[in-house]
Amino acid sequence: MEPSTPSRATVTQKEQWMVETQVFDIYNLFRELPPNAQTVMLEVQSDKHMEYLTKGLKQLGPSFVVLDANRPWICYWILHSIALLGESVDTDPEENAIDFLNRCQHPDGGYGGGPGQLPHLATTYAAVNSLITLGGHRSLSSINRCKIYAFLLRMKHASGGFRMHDGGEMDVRACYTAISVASILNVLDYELVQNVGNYILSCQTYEGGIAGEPCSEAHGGYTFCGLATMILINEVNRLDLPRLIDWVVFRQGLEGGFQGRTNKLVDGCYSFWQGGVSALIQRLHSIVDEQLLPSEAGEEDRSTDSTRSSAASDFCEGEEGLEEDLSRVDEACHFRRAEGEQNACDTGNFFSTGLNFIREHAELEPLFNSMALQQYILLCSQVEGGFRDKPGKYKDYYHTCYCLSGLSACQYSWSKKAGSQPLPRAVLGPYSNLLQPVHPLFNVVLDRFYEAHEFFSRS
Ligand SMILES: CC(C)=CCC/C(C)=C/CC/C(C)=C/COP(=O)(O)OP(=O)(O)O
Ligand SMILES: [Zn+2]
Repeated sequence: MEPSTPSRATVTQKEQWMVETQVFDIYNLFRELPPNAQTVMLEVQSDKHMEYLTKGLKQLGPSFVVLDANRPWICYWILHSIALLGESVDTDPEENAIDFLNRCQHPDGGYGGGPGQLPHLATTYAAVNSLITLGGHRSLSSINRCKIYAFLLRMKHASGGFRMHDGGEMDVRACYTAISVASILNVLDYELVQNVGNYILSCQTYEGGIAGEPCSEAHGGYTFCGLATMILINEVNRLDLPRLIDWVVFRQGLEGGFQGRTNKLVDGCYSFWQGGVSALIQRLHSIVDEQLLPSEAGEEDRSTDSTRSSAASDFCEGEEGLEEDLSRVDEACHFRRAEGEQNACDTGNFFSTGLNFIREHAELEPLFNSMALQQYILLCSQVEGGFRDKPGKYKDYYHTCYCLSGLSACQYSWSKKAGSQPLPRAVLGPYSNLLQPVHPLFNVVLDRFYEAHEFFSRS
């Protein structure tokens, strides 16, 4: 496709033109190189990435005094990137990270963006995933699950959704971070789950993707969050999966990368948000098949599904009249139990959902062109030590984490059994590019998920 000339273009088209030409310039340059130089360009530069990541980790040491509100995120992006590269963290930075995150843990539950800050669902998710990624007894036992449960209940809204923080916004991200944390820590119960499905359902748009809030635009980040949440609460069959698939397959651009929403530019971080959606759907074959080949009665049920339409209209009318039920904010801790005893509160089958899901074979093929996405990540997002959104942008830890997570999703996208060694032809570039596999519901490295699952099943 010929990009339009900037002189005739609007400002947005100009931006698109510049980006496209830079990406296609990179590809043209690449094609002209001799094969050995091409191989070098396609290498994951692990040593350089490790230099960049370990430098970032040092900032978390005792002298780290920057006053920003996303330090658990920085921990997660760095630690998860290191884990994806199959590397480990030295003892000192590991101890520092555990101590630092412990200082972010609020006395009333949850983690804030820094020591002494109010707890927030996003930083709670980042802190919990960081500690799970570090693994080991000291790290996992530093998480106060009873207090986290109390915090999650306080954030729960009567309508079913969650607020990001006390008095904060309610959206699909809040549902995912709350449910993901509760599930992996084995504190997910029916009280937390109640009506979450209705809320997520009300956010699936006419395009098929999921928006951040009812009546908004479908977006890759929220589609991942909404889909993963529906799986974790065992209600994914309520989403219109064929329509969701239809939406996500058209989000991969000519550049090879994914865009987050219709008519927007591709960006390396969506390699995971959209690539992760594909990884999830590949394990939902039986539900997708059921929805694609419905019985006549089933077809009718789905098109006039009263739970879908009433949920959507309830939420679109706004939050008015949805009273907060503060009586549910019960601080009683019922998750610590002696070995062999049942939980006082019935957590149902929710804890096994994450494990059962990953044991299920991925019977569907990837919903995207894995080679094209790997090409975008390696040639256009990878820079010396780190990854970026697109050519012309600077690298950062967020894009490093999600480009690597997306690359891992690509490499294992043809593996039916979770974590089984992919064939060389599934991995673009040298086979030494192969990263660690992740659990796509939580985005933690698979081994660490198993360790955490075992740890929280008995503690
Ligand atoms: C676990 C967790 C907290 C998940 C967050 C998921 C996520 C990435 C949501 C996306 C948020 C959003 C609306 C970005 C649009 O930004 P933009 O307008 O700058 O980008 P765009 O042009 O690519 O849409
Ligand atoms: Zn991005």
